[in-house]
Amino acid sequence: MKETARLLIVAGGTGGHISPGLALAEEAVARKAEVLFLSIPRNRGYAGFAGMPFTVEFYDAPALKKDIRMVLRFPFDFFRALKQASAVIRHFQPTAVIALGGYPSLPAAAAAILAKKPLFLCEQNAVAGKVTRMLKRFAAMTFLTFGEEDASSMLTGNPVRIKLRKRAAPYLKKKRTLRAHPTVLALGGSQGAAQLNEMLMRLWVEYPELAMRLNWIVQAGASLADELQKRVDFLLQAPLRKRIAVFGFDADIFRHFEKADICFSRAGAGNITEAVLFRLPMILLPYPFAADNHQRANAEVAVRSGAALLIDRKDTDPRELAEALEKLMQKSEYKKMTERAGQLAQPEAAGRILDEVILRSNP
Ligand SMILES: CC(=O)N[C@H]1[C@@H](OP(=O)(O)OP(=O)(O)OC[C@H]2O[C@@H](n3ccc(=O)[nH]c3=O)[C@H](O)[C@@H]2O)O[C@H](CO)[C@@H](O)[C@@H]1O
Repeated sequence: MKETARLLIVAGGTGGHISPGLALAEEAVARKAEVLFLSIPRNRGYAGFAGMPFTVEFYDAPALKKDIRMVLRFPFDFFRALKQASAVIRHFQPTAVIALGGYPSLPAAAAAILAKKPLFLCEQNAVAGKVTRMLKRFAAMTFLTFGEEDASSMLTGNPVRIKLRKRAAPYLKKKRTLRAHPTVLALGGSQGAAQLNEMLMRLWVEYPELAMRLNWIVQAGASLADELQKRVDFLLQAPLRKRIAVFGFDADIFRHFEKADICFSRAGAGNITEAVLFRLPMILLPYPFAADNHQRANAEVAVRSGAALLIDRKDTDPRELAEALEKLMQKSEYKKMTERAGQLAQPEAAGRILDEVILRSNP
Protein backbone atom coordinates (compact mmCIF):
# COMPACT_ATOMS: atom_id res chain seq x y z
CA MET A 1 0.00 0.00 0.00
CA LYS A 2 1.31 3.47 -0.81
CA GLU A 3 1.80 5.88 2.10
CA THR A 4 -0.99 8.14 0.88
CA ALA A 5 -3.99 5.81 1.35
CA ARG A 6 -6.51 7.50 3.67
CA LEU A 7 -9.48 5.39 4.66
CA LEU A 8 -12.68 6.58 6.27
CA ILE A 9 -14.31 3.51 7.86
CA VAL A 10 -17.92 3.88 9.00
CA ALA A 11 -19.49 1.40 11.41
CA GLY A 12 -21.91 1.61 14.31
CA GLY A 13 -24.72 -0.27 16.01
CA THR A 14 -23.98 -3.75 17.35
CA GLY A 15 -20.67 -5.60 17.58
CA GLY A 16 -21.57 -7.48 14.41
CA HIS A 17 -20.92 -4.29 12.36
CA ILE A 18 -18.23 -2.60 14.46
CA SER A 19 -15.96 -5.60 14.93
CA PRO A 20 -15.30 -6.23 11.19
CA GLY A 21 -14.83 -2.45 10.81
CA LEU A 22 -12.13 -2.51 13.49
CA ALA A 23 -10.51 -5.50 11.80
CA LEU A 24 -10.25 -3.51 8.55
CA ALA A 25 -8.95 -0.44 10.36
CA GLU A 26 -6.26 -2.45 12.17
CA GLU A 27 -5.15 -4.10 8.95
CA ALA A 28 -5.03 -0.73 7.17
CA VAL A 29 -2.89 0.80 9.95
CA ALA A 30 -0.57 -2.23 9.76
CA ARG A 31 -0.15 -1.31 6.06
CA LYS A 32 0.69 2.29 7.00
CA ALA A 33 -2.59 3.80 5.83
CA GLU A 34 -4.19 6.78 7.60
CA VAL A 35 -7.51 5.70 9.16
CA LEU A 36 -10.42 7.68 10.54
CA PHE A 37 -13.15 5.55 12.12
CA LEU A 38 -16.63 7.08 12.18
CA SER A 39 -19.31 5.70 14.48
CA ILE A 40 -22.40 6.92 16.35
CA PRO A 41 -22.65 8.40 19.88
CA ARG A 42 -24.41 5.27 21.23
CA ASN A 43 -21.15 3.37 20.64
CA ARG A 44 -18.90 5.87 22.49
CA GLY A 45 -18.19 3.35 25.27
CA TYR A 46 -17.59 0.38 22.94
CA ALA A 47 -14.77 -1.59 24.59
CA GLY A 48 -13.08 -2.43 21.28
CA PHE A 49 -12.23 1.27 20.64
CA ALA A 50 -9.89 1.45 23.62
CA GLY A 51 -6.21 1.71 22.68
CA MET A 52 -6.81 1.59 18.92
CA PRO A 53 -4.05 3.22 16.83
CA PHE A 54 -6.42 5.53 14.93
CA THR A 55 -8.89 8.33 15.62
CA VAL A 56 -12.53 7.49 16.29
CA GLU A 57 -15.13 10.21 15.72
CA PHE A 58 -18.88 10.16 16.19
CA TYR A 59 -21.73 11.64 14.17
CA ASP A 60 -25.49 11.66 14.61
CA ALA A 61 -26.75 9.18 11.99
CA PRO A 62 -30.47 8.73 12.65
CA ALA A 63 -32.06 5.28 13.07
CA LEU A 64 -34.55 3.97 10.52
CA LYS A 65 -37.40 2.98 12.83
CA LYS A 66 -41.11 2.49 12.23
CA ASP A 67 -42.02 5.10 14.87
CA ILE A 68 -44.13 7.86 13.26
CA ARG A 69 -42.29 10.70 15.06
CA MET A 70 -38.92 9.33 13.95
CA VAL A 71 -40.16 8.90 10.39
CA LEU A 72 -41.32 12.55 10.30
CA ARG A 73 -38.04 13.78 11.77
CA PHE A 74 -35.90 11.52 9.61
CA PRO A 75 -35.29 13.93 6.68
CA PHE A 76 -34.07 16.67 9.06
CA ASP A 77 -31.92 14.30 11.13
CA PHE A 78 -30.52 12.70 7.99
CA PHE A 79 -29.63 16.08 6.51
CA ARG A 80 -27.84 17.11 9.73
CA ALA A 81 -25.83 13.85 9.71
CA LEU A 82 -25.08 14.27 6.01
CA LYS A 83 -23.64 17.74 6.75
CA GLN A 84 -21.55 16.35 9.62
CA ALA A 85 -20.21 13.51 7.45
CA SER A 86 -19.50 15.93 4.56
CA ALA A 87 -17.45 18.08 6.94
CA VAL A 88 -15.49 15.00 8.07
CA ILE A 89 -14.80 14.10 4.43
CA ARG A 90 -13.76 17.66 3.55
CA HIS A 91 -11.39 17.74 6.49
CA PHE A 92 -9.95 14.21 6.25
CA GLN A 93 -9.93 13.91 2.43
CA PRO A 94 -10.18 10.12 2.32
CA THR A 95 -8.99 8.22 -0.74
CA ALA A 96 -11.81 5.72 -0.07
CA VAL A 97 -14.81 5.31 2.23
CA ILE A 98 -15.71 1.84 3.58
CA ALA A 99 -19.19 1.40 5.08
CA LEU A 100 -20.00 -1.64 7.20
CA GLY A 101 -23.78 -1.48 6.73
CA GLY A 102 -26.70 -0.65 9.00
CA TYR A 103 -28.28 2.78 9.43
CA PRO A 104 -25.11 4.35 10.95
CA SER A 105 -23.47 4.00 7.51
CA LEU A 106 -26.12 5.70 5.43
CA PRO A 107 -25.45 9.47 5.74
CA ALA A 108 -21.66 9.01 5.53
CA ALA A 109 -22.04 6.81 2.45
CA ALA A 110 -24.31 9.44 0.87
CA ALA A 111 -21.71 12.12 1.69
CA ALA A 112 -19.02 9.99 0.03
CA ILE A 113 -21.14 9.67 -3.12
CA LEU A 114 -21.77 13.44 -3.23
CA ALA A 115 -18.07 14.15 -2.72
CA LYS A 116 -17.23 11.63 -5.48
CA LYS A 117 -15.09 9.51 -3.16
CA PRO A 118 -14.91 5.79 -4.00
CA LEU A 119 -17.40 3.98 -1.76
CA PHE A 120 -17.01 0.34 -0.65
CA LEU A 121 -19.58 -1.71 1.25
CA CYS A 122 -19.25 -4.76 3.48
CA GLU A 123 -22.31 -6.97 3.91
CA GLN A 124 -22.08 -9.44 6.81
CA ASN A 125 -25.25 -11.44 6.21
CA ALA A 126 -26.51 -13.87 3.58
CA VAL A 127 -29.51 -11.59 2.97
CA ALA A 128 -28.29 -8.07 2.21
CA GLY A 129 -29.52 -5.44 4.66
CA LYS A 130 -31.62 -2.41 3.61
CA VAL A 131 -28.68 -0.02 3.53
CA THR A 132 -26.58 -2.33 1.35
CA ARG A 133 -29.51 -2.77 -1.03
CA MET A 134 -29.96 1.00 -1.24
CA LEU A 135 -26.28 1.84 -1.79
CA LYS A 136 -24.95 -1.08 -3.79
CA ARG A 137 -25.40 0.55 -7.18
CA PHE A 138 -23.31 3.55 -6.06
CA ALA A 139 -20.47 1.45 -4.62
CA ALA A 140 -17.19 0.67 -6.35
CA MET A 141 -17.46 -2.82 -4.83
CA THR A 142 -19.51 -4.70 -2.22
CA PHE A 143 -17.67 -7.31 -0.14
CA LEU A 144 -19.72 -10.30 0.98
CA THR A 145 -19.37 -12.63 3.96
CA PHE A 146 -21.66 -15.21 2.35
CA GLY A 147 -23.35 -15.67 -0.99
CA GLU A 148 -22.87 -15.31 -4.70
CA GLU A 149 -20.49 -12.89 -6.36
CA ASP A 150 -21.59 -10.76 -9.30
CA ALA A 151 -20.02 -7.95 -11.32
CA SER A 152 -20.36 -5.54 -8.39
CA SER A 153 -19.66 -7.86 -5.44
CA MET A 154 -16.84 -10.10 -4.21
CA LEU A 155 -17.04 -12.99 -1.75
CA THR A 156 -14.25 -12.20 0.70
CA GLY A 157 -15.57 -13.37 4.08
CA ASN A 158 -16.05 -11.26 7.19
CA PRO A 159 -12.93 -9.40 8.45
CA VAL A 160 -11.64 -10.58 11.83
CA ARG A 161 -9.26 -8.88 14.23
CA ILE A 162 -5.52 -9.69 14.00
CA LYS A 163 -5.44 -11.02 17.59
CA LEU A 164 -8.21 -13.50 16.88
CA ARG A 165 -6.57 -14.66 13.66
CA LYS A 166 -3.36 -15.37 15.53
CA ARG A 167 -5.15 -17.32 18.22
CA ALA A 168 -7.23 -19.31 15.77
CA ALA A 169 -4.34 -20.12 13.39
CA PRO A 170 -3.17 -23.33 15.19
CA TYR A 171 -6.73 -24.68 15.23
CA LEU A 172 -7.19 -24.00 11.54
CA LYS A 173 -3.96 -25.83 10.72
CA LYS A 174 -4.45 -29.02 12.69
CA LYS A 175 -7.10 -31.71 12.27
CA ARG A 176 -9.64 -31.96 15.05
CA THR A 177 -10.52 -35.31 16.60
CA LEU A 178 -13.41 -35.95 18.92
CA ARG A 179 -12.37 -36.08 22.57
CA ALA A 180 -13.83 -38.51 25.10
CA HIS A 181 -15.88 -35.78 26.82
CA PRO A 182 -16.36 -33.09 24.16
CA THR A 183 -17.02 -29.53 25.25
CA VAL A 184 -20.04 -27.71 23.85
CA LEU A 185 -19.67 -23.93 23.64
CA ALA A 186 -23.16 -22.39 23.63
CA LEU A 187 -23.30 -18.77 22.45
CA GLY A 188 -26.36 -16.55 22.67
CA GLY A 189 -24.73 -13.70 20.66
CA SER A 190 -23.79 -10.32 22.09
CA GLN A 191 -27.12 -9.93 23.97
CA GLY A 192 -27.62 -13.59 24.97
CA ALA A 193 -30.64 -15.65 23.89
CA ALA A 194 -33.37 -16.74 26.32
CA GLN A 195 -34.62 -19.42 23.88
CA LEU A 196 -31.17 -21.00 23.61
CA ASN A 197 -30.70 -20.96 27.40
CA GLU A 198 -34.08 -22.58 27.99
CA MET A 199 -33.48 -25.25 25.34
CA LEU A 200 -30.23 -26.16 27.09
CA MET A 201 -31.91 -26.27 30.51
CA ARG A 202 -34.55 -28.63 29.15
CA LEU A 203 -31.92 -30.80 27.48
CA TRP A 204 -29.98 -31.13 30.76
CA VAL A 205 -33.21 -32.13 32.57
CA GLU A 206 -34.77 -34.34 29.88
CA TYR A 207 -31.60 -35.98 28.49
CA PRO A 208 -29.32 -36.33 31.56
CA GLU A 209 -27.31 -39.24 30.13
CA LEU A 210 -26.43 -37.33 26.99
CA ALA A 211 -25.69 -34.21 29.05
CA MET A 212 -23.26 -36.18 31.26
CA ARG A 213 -21.23 -37.26 28.21
CA LEU A 214 -20.38 -33.63 27.46
CA ASN A 215 -18.94 -30.53 29.13
CA TRP A 216 -20.80 -27.25 28.73
CA ILE A 217 -19.62 -23.63 28.49
CA VAL A 218 -22.62 -21.33 28.16
CA GLN A 219 -22.53 -17.63 27.21
CA ALA A 220 -26.00 -16.82 28.47
CA GLY A 221 -26.11 -13.02 28.07
CA ALA A 222 -25.32 -10.40 30.75
CA SER A 223 -28.93 -10.03 31.87
CA LEU A 224 -29.80 -13.75 31.70
CA ALA A 225 -26.79 -15.54 33.20
CA ASP A 226 -27.78 -15.25 36.90
CA GLU A 227 -31.18 -16.75 36.29
CA LEU A 228 -29.76 -19.67 34.31
CA GLN A 229 -27.12 -20.31 36.97
CA LYS A 230 -29.80 -20.35 39.69
CA ARG A 231 -31.84 -22.90 37.78
CA VAL A 232 -28.77 -25.06 37.16
CA ASP A 233 -28.00 -24.99 40.90
CA PHE A 234 -31.60 -25.73 41.87
CA LEU A 235 -32.62 -28.34 39.27
CA LEU A 236 -29.54 -30.40 38.44
CA GLN A 237 -27.60 -33.03 40.38
CA ALA A 238 -24.04 -32.22 41.45
CA PRO A 239 -22.21 -34.44 38.90
CA LEU A 240 -23.93 -32.71 35.97
CA ARG A 241 -23.72 -29.27 37.59
CA LYS A 242 -19.95 -29.62 37.71
CA ARG A 243 -19.87 -30.06 33.95
CA ILE A 244 -21.61 -26.73 33.30
CA ALA A 245 -19.99 -23.28 33.34
CA VAL A 246 -22.29 -20.29 32.76
CA PHE A 247 -21.24 -16.69 32.12
CA GLY A 248 -22.94 -13.55 30.79
CA PHE A 249 -20.53 -11.87 28.38
CA ASP A 250 -16.77 -12.14 28.09
CA ALA A 251 -14.74 -9.65 26.05
CA ASP A 252 -12.21 -12.46 25.59
CA ILE A 253 -14.67 -14.94 24.09
CA PHE A 254 -11.83 -16.64 22.21
CA ARG A 255 -10.47 -18.43 25.26
CA HIS A 256 -13.78 -20.31 25.28
CA PHE A 257 -13.46 -21.12 21.57
CA GLU A 258 -10.04 -22.57 22.41
CA LYS A 259 -11.61 -25.06 24.85
CA ALA A 260 -14.56 -26.04 22.67
CA ASP A 261 -15.19 -29.05 20.42
CA ILE A 262 -18.71 -28.16 19.25
CA CYS A 263 -20.43 -24.78 18.91
CA PHE A 264 -24.17 -24.39 19.59
CA SER A 265 -25.19 -20.83 18.77
CA ARG A 266 -27.36 -18.21 17.15
CA ALA A 267 -26.54 -17.72 13.48
CA GLY A 268 -25.11 -14.18 13.63
CA ALA A 269 -22.40 -13.55 11.04
CA GLY A 270 -19.81 -12.93 13.77
CA ASN A 271 -20.55 -16.18 15.59
CA ILE A 272 -20.28 -18.24 12.41
CA THR A 273 -17.14 -16.46 11.16
CA GLU A 274 -15.37 -17.07 14.47
CA ALA A 275 -16.50 -20.68 15.00
CA VAL A 276 -15.23 -21.79 11.59
CA LEU A 277 -11.87 -20.11 12.22
CA PHE A 278 -11.51 -22.55 15.11
CA ARG A 279 -12.77 -25.37 12.85
CA LEU A 280 -15.73 -25.93 15.13
CA PRO A 281 -18.69 -27.83 13.75
CA MET A 282 -21.87 -25.92 14.56
CA ILE A 283 -25.43 -26.52 15.62
CA LEU A 284 -27.24 -23.31 14.67
CA LEU A 285 -30.46 -21.97 16.17
CA PRO A 286 -31.21 -18.82 14.11
CA TYR A 287 -32.92 -15.87 15.81
CA PRO A 288 -36.31 -16.12 14.11
CA PHE A 289 -37.12 -12.38 14.30
CA ALA A 290 -33.90 -11.05 12.73
CA ALA A 291 -34.43 -8.64 9.78
CA ASP A 292 -35.54 -10.57 6.66
CA ASN A 293 -34.82 -13.78 8.61
CA HIS A 294 -31.15 -13.25 7.74
CA GLN A 295 -29.89 -15.55 10.51
CA ARG A 296 -31.70 -18.46 8.89
CA ALA A 297 -30.09 -17.59 5.55
CA ASN A 298 -26.67 -17.40 7.26
CA ALA A 299 -27.28 -20.78 8.86
CA GLU A 300 -28.32 -22.30 5.53
CA VAL A 301 -24.98 -21.35 3.99
CA ALA A 302 -23.15 -23.19 6.77
CA VAL A 303 -25.49 -26.18 6.52
CA ARG A 304 -25.08 -26.42 2.73
CA SER A 305 -21.31 -26.37 3.22
CA GLY A 306 -21.59 -29.32 5.59
CA ALA A 307 -20.22 -27.35 8.57
CA ALA A 308 -23.46 -27.02 10.54
CA LEU A 309 -26.74 -28.62 11.54
CA LEU A 310 -29.82 -26.41 11.68
CA ILE A 311 -32.49 -26.21 14.37
CA ASP A 312 -35.22 -24.00 12.97
CA ARG A 313 -37.81 -23.56 15.72
CA LYS A 314 -39.28 -20.81 17.86
CA ASP A 315 -39.92 -22.95 20.96
CA THR A 316 -37.51 -24.61 23.38
CA ASP A 317 -38.11 -28.31 22.66
CA PRO A 318 -34.64 -29.89 23.04
CA ARG A 319 -35.27 -33.03 20.94
CA GLU A 320 -33.56 -31.74 17.76
CA LEU A 321 -30.63 -30.46 19.80
CA ALA A 322 -30.24 -33.91 21.38
CA GLU A 323 -30.35 -35.53 17.92
CA ALA A 324 -27.83 -33.06 16.51
CA LEU A 325 -25.44 -33.69 19.40
CA GLU A 326 -25.75 -37.47 19.01
CA LYS A 327 -24.97 -37.09 15.32
CA LEU A 328 -21.93 -34.92 15.98
CA MET A 329 -20.63 -37.37 18.56
CA GLN A 330 -20.13 -39.98 15.86
CA LYS A 331 -16.44 -39.81 15.03
CA SER A 332 -16.79 -39.89 11.24
CA GLU A 333 -19.52 -37.23 11.22
CA TYR A 334 -17.48 -35.02 13.55
CA LYS A 335 -14.38 -35.35 11.39
CA LYS A 336 -16.29 -34.51 8.23
CA MET A 337 -17.98 -31.46 9.73
CA THR A 338 -14.85 -30.05 11.33
CA GLU A 339 -13.08 -30.30 7.95
CA ARG A 340 -15.95 -28.50 6.25
CA ALA A 341 -15.91 -25.80 8.94
CA GLY A 342 -12.22 -25.21 8.19
CA GLN A 343 -13.00 -24.86 4.48
CA LEU A 344 -15.50 -22.08 5.24
CA ALA A 345 -12.93 -20.05 7.20
CA GLN A 346 -11.68 -16.86 5.53
CA PRO A 347 -8.84 -15.63 7.77
CA GLU A 348 -7.53 -13.31 5.07
CA ALA A 349 -10.78 -11.40 4.54
CA ALA A 350 -9.47 -8.03 5.80
CA GLY A 351 -6.35 -8.27 3.63
CA ARG A 352 -8.31 -9.19 0.51
CA ILE A 353 -10.75 -6.33 1.02
CA LEU A 354 -7.96 -3.80 1.51
CA ASP A 355 -6.07 -5.03 -1.56
CA GLU A 356 -9.18 -4.41 -3.61
CA VAL A 357 -9.97 -1.04 -2.01
CA ILE A 358 -6.47 0.22 -2.70
CA LEU A 359 -6.48 -1.11 -6.23
CA ARG A 360 -9.82 0.46 -7.08
CA SER A 361 -9.34 3.78 -5.30
CA ASN A 362 -5.83 4.10 -6.69
CA PRO A 363 -4.27 6.46 -4.12
C1 LIG B 1 -30.12 -10.40 16.62
C2 LIG B 1 -29.44 -9.89 15.40
O1 LIG B 1 -30.05 -9.38 14.48
N1 LIG B 1 -28.11 -10.02 15.40
C3 LIG B 1 -27.29 -9.55 14.29
C4 LIG B 1 -26.12 -8.72 14.80
O2 LIG B 1 -25.46 -9.57 15.71
P1 LIG B 1 -24.39 -9.19 16.82
O3 LIG B 1 -24.07 -7.74 16.77
O4 LIG B 1 -24.81 -9.78 18.11
O5 LIG B 1 -23.10 -9.89 16.28
P2 LIG B 1 -22.79 -11.38 15.81
O6 LIG B 1 -23.81 -12.36 16.23
O7 LIG B 1 -22.45 -11.27 14.37
O8 LIG B 1 -21.47 -11.64 16.66
C5 LIG B 1 -21.46 -11.58 18.07
C6 LIG B 1 -20.15 -10.99 18.44
O9 LIG B 1 -20.11 -10.81 19.84
C7 LIG B 1 -18.91 -11.33 20.33
N2 LIG B 1 -19.09 -11.81 21.72
C8 LIG B 1 -20.17 -12.58 22.02
C9 LIG B 1 -20.32 -13.04 23.32
C10 LIG B 1 -19.36 -12.72 24.29
O10 LIG B 1 -19.43 -13.11 25.45
N3 LIG B 1 -18.30 -11.96 23.91
C11 LIG B 1 -18.15 -11.49 22.64
O11 LIG B 1 -17.17 -10.79 22.34
C12 LIG B 1 -18.54 -12.47 19.40
O12 LIG B 1 -17.17 -12.73 19.48
C13 LIG B 1 -19.00 -11.92 18.07
O13 LIG B 1 -17.99 -11.17 17.44
O14 LIG B 1 -25.28 -8.32 13.70
C14 LIG B 1 -24.76 -9.38 12.88
C15 LIG B 1 -23.95 -8.75 11.75
O15 LIG B 1 -24.77 -7.96 10.94
C16 LIG B 1 -25.90 -10.26 12.36
O16 LIG B 1 -25.37 -11.35 11.61
C17 LIG B 1 -26.73 -10.76 13.52
O17 LIG B 1 -27.78 -11.57 13.04
